[in-house]
Amino acid sequence: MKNIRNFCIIAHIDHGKSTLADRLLDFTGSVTDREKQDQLLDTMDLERERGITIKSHAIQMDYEYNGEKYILNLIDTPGHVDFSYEVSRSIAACEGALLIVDAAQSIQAQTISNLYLALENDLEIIPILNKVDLPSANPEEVTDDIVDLLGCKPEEVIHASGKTGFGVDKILEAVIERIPAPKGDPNAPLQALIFDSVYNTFRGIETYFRVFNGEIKKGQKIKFVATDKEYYADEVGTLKLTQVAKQSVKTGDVGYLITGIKTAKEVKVGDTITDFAKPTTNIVEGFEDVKPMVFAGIYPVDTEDYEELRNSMEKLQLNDASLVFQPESSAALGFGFRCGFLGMLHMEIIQERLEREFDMTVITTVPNVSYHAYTNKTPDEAFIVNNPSDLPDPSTVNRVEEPYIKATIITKADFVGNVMSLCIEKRGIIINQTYLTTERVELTFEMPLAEIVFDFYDRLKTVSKGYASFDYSPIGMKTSKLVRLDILLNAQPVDALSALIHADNAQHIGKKMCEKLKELIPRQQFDIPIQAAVGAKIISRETIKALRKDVTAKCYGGDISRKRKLLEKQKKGKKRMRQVGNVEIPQQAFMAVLKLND
Ligand SMILES: Nc1nc2c(ncn2[C@@H]2O[C@H](COP(=O)(O)OP(=O)(O)OP(=O)(O)O)[C@@H](O)[C@H]2O)c(=O)[nH]1
Repeated sequence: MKNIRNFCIIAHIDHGKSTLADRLLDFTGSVTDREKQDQLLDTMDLERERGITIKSHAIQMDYEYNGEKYILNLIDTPGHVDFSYEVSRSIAACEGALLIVDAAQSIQAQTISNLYLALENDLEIIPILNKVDLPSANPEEVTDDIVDLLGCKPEEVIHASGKTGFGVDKILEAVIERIPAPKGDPNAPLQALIFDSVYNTFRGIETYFRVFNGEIKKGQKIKFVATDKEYYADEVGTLKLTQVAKQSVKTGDVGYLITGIKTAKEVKVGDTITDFAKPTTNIVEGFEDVKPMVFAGIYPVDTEDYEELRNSMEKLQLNDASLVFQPESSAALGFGFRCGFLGMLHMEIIQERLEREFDMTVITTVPNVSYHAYTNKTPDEAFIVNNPSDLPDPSTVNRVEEPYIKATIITKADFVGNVMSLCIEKRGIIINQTYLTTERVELTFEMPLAEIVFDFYDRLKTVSKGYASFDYSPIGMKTSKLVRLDILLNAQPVDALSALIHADNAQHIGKKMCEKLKELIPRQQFDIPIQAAVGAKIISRETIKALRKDVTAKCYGGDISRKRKLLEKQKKGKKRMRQVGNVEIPQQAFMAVLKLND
């Protein structure tokens, strides 16, 4: 046990965690040349393509240092705010953390929020100045920033490059020298913490855990404390690039467990595994509950695919417990699901995975947050509104509350003005402004979460020319003047296009929505009026003029196969359309409200 080190890597997004992890694996000889590829731990195709880490990964490395053999368990974590819950899980399974800071970009919003998480869990922090090979690197200044943030000595900051491999030996030395060995009693009853689970089609759920006390043996009868379920440990082992089955996994170590569990719901991340006959009295603490922040409807394009969509979502949920969904129906779209996501990126990922891994074509409706509505009849009882169309009749509503967040933005001094105007436009209230250095400013705002959902990231990037980083945490509900904006196509309300917005913005957004929809909905054989309404009041109107597009008109040659090809092509184009009444609506139209400024 004294030669085990458990550590994670934390950083702001794109500061080079996954690349550095690859170098550590190379250097310790944990991968053969044949297995080598970039971002080795990002196993999902989607992760590789987007260059982001979505799920946590764990891997064990063997390393010899000063003549002694060490086992190093590395847990790679995602950097995007949507996935901060993954970070918190992994952190609780470690004794130390490598805090990576990009030598060109310095400390960013998530560097700080992840650092706080690590400090709360008493982790030993090893600061790493990464990407020193970059021509734009600014090692002296960024080292000063790190020293200021951590209160450490400049010589404790390790200079490294994930690209060239520079400094990797120093990092491994620091992991062994500075991070404490795990503590725990090998003879105590089993106490292990679940920090992740993965669904495998052939083997069911694989549970990843860290043993704090005792050991977990193959064949042992075990119990999951929170879910109060018993299992036999059919297979246990450690996590090299592939799984290595063992007779037991001992105190301090990280490993996997296969018990033939088929549904993800039985495995709760943060739960404690213990021995059935001799249960532990300690429960591992320190976990956040995963709460969805953004909701949207997901509907099959073809109504017949509803059951298949349900199956696909259930399977997705097996390896992404943070996805929640329940059936809902929409007058416009038929049967589908109201889904809860961690954030906008998570939503995009789910949609993409449904399409890639399950070959589903889906329509996603405008995302919204979760509101609390209070009616005059029951002014003390909150009615949860996860879908704008569930908002009770305005005349009976006493008040509506919406979730607020504390937003932290770090930007350059030059862009403070721009960032402020954006945040104020988004109903933000400035709480604090601190100069981290003469160049870099930290701004803190209180803002409605709903405003972040609507095109905030893109706008922030534009107004700061990319020099702003952003992080947020929920601070509770506040009363707001909210109204439901309805859209009528051909005089028929389309519930899937409704959105809850602030009353002061209704006129403006209603007008823009109509204009945007006019652009997005293809002309059809008849005029289509588009109207925006609040309650019974129409606040804006546009008309899509009739047109008949005869795609075969060009095929004067009369070659039937050519004609068929064109019709096929047209059919494909229609795939993502949805017939509502007699109007065909393309997918983009359902997200129109998000793109009003494009
Ligand atoms: N020049 C240089 N580029 C680097 C270095 N390390 C990483 N990069 C590049 O920086 C980008 C981000 O690297 P990743 O390792 O994917 O970053 P990450 O922090 O794992 O990102 P997330 O997993 O999304 O949080 C990639 O384009 C890398 O090629 C480095 O040391 N030097």
